[in-house]
Amino acid sequence: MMLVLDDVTKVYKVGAFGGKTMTAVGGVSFDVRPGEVVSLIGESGSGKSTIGRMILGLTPVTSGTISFDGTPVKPGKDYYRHVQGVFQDPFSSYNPVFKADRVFGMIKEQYHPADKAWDQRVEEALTSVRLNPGQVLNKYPHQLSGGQLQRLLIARALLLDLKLLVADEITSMLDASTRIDVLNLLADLKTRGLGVLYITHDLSLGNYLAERTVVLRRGAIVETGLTGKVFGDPLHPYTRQLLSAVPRLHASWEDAAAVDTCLYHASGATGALHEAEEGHLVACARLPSCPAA
Ligand SMILES: Nc1ncnc2c1ncn2[C@@H]1O[C@H](COP(=O)(O)OP(=O)(O)OP(=O)(O)O)[C@@H](O)[C@H]1O
Repeated sequence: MMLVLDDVTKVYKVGAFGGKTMTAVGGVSFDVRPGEVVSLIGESGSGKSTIGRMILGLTPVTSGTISFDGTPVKPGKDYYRHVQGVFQDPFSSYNPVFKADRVFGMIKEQYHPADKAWDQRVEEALTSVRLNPGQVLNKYPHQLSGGQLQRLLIARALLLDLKLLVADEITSMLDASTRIDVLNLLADLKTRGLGVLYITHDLSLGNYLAERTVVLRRGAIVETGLTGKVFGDPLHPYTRQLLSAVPRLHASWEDAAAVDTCLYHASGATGALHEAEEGHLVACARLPSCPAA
């Protein structure tokens, strides 16, 4: 296992004086292995970005542990050499006053100060993400397209010794053809052994890259397993709702969840997630108020 989340909870203090709390993520456990894409899917507000930010060390966990290669995450130079994030809005990841070449120069200073072949390595990284070095290096972020910036970020990640990429809604602001390009690029990286956590709010193309899928609702996992099983035979009403191709304009989540019997607790299952079949876990659709639980 490369990345392991074990019973991770994040509670935010909210309200004018921080007197109230809000559990954004509650008791989440999953892992990402090298060369594997895991897709984290859930509607807006379900806690996906909070999980991404905790993995990247941008916000602390309230309880539980996140470990990388066997040790608890400690944000810092050594960690970011291996773990990087690419976000929805690539413009926010750049300092707008730096040209692209300066971004690469900073990596050199921090991680490879004595590398004589640095310029060549930058060129190789850019070419591998299908960017033309001559066209992008002398530009400011606002002179590049969203797709070019995301690829530039991935190239930047390649110059580090990257093992895990947290990709948060990366394709949502791209047009269809650029989206396919970025996804193909992720598929390439995956064959090189890179693990990817692919965060998305919808059933987007990226899900098909993923070996495994984690479905998040209100900060908790409702279903998880091999992507083919979760998408091919969704068991939880929420997953079915996310996957339903027909927009349900008048149906709310509550309607979709209105099931009479709990198959799992009735059969003696305990705990939040029940193994419905090998490699396919699902939560009781009536939690937290299942009378059989
Ligand atoms: N810094 C914060 N302080 C207080 N509450 C927060 C903070 N960040 C997020 N939240 C709350 O935590 C919950 C989960 O937010 P999060 O951004 O992780 O969801 P998400 O699934 O990524 O949604 P989206 O797809 O809209 O980004 C939301 O209810 C949000 O309002």
